[in-house]
Amino acid sequence: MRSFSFAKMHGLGNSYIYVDLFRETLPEDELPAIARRVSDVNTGIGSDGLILICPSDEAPVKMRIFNSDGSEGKNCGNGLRCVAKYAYEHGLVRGRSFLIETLSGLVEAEVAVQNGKVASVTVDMGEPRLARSAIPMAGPEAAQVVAEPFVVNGREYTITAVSMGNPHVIFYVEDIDEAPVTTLGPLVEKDPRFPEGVNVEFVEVVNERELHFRVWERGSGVTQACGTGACAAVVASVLNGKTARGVETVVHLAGGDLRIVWGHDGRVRMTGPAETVCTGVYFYESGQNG
Ligand SMILES: N[C@H](CCC[C@H](N)C(=O)O)C(=O)O
Repeated sequence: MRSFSFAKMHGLGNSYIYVDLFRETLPEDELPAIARRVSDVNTGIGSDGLILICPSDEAPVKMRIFNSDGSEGKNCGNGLRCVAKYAYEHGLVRGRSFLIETLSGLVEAEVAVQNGKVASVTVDMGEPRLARSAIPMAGPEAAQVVAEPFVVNGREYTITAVSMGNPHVIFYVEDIDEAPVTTLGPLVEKDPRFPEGVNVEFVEVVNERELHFRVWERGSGVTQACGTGACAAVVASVLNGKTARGVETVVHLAGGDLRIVWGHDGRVRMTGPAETVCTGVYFYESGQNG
C-alpha cells in the first residue's frame, strides 16, 4: 500500500487534488491512473482532476494538470491561482509576485494576502494564440477562427476558437440557462476538426462588460468554472466586437465571478479567488490502472 499527502483546493468550485512534489514522489507512469482515481467522488477524494506542484529549472514552481479522465492538460487558470496560493502559504516562493512554469510556458502570479492567507490571485496568462494551427484546429494554417460556420450533426453553428495554451471553442447563446452544455459539449470536445480535443464554452453576452459562461471541459466534462476558458471567452468577445480591449470584463461562471482584461499590451490578466478545502493522506495500490 502506498500513500501521499494532498490538499484539495478549488477556484470557483473547479476543484483539484494538489500534490506537493517538493515533499512527495509519485510514479510518472501511474499519474493518469492516480488522476482518475483521486477524482472519483465515490471511491476517491472527488475533484475535477489532479494538479502537481513541482520543482522547476525556470521558475520557483511548476504546475502540471491532469483532467479527471487522466489526460494531461497544458494550462489551468483556476489551478494556477490555487498553485500560487499554496506556493505562497507554504514558503515555496519569496514575495507576492512570482513566476509559475506550465506546459504552455511561464505565467506570472500576484497574490493578495489577508491575515497571512491568500484571498485572491491575479495571473498574467500571457497572449492568446489565435492562429488556427495554434489552437490547434484543422483547416487553413494561419487563419484565425472568428465567427466561423461549424456544422455538427447537420446543424450549423457559429464558433470562435482561442488557445490560452490549451484549446477552447466558444459558442454564443441567447440564454445561458438553455445552453446545450451536456449535449453539444461532448460532441465537440472530441470532434476530429480539433486534433487534440477542445474545451467547449457557451457564452451569453450581458453587456460590453459582463458575460455569462458555462463549460464542458476537455477531459473533465461539466465543471463549475474554467479559468482559461473564461479568458478565451473574453478574447473571443473582443474579436467579435461584443466587448472592448483593455476593459475589465466580469465573467459569471456557475461557481462565481472572474475579472478578466485583454490588455492593449496583448496580455490577458485574470483575477479571482483560490480556496483550500482540506488536506489529508491518500492511500493506493501501485500498479492498478484505475
Ligand atoms: N480541461 C482543460 C484543463 C483544465 C482547465 C480549466 N479547469 C481551467 O481552470 O483553466 C484542458 O484539458 O485543456
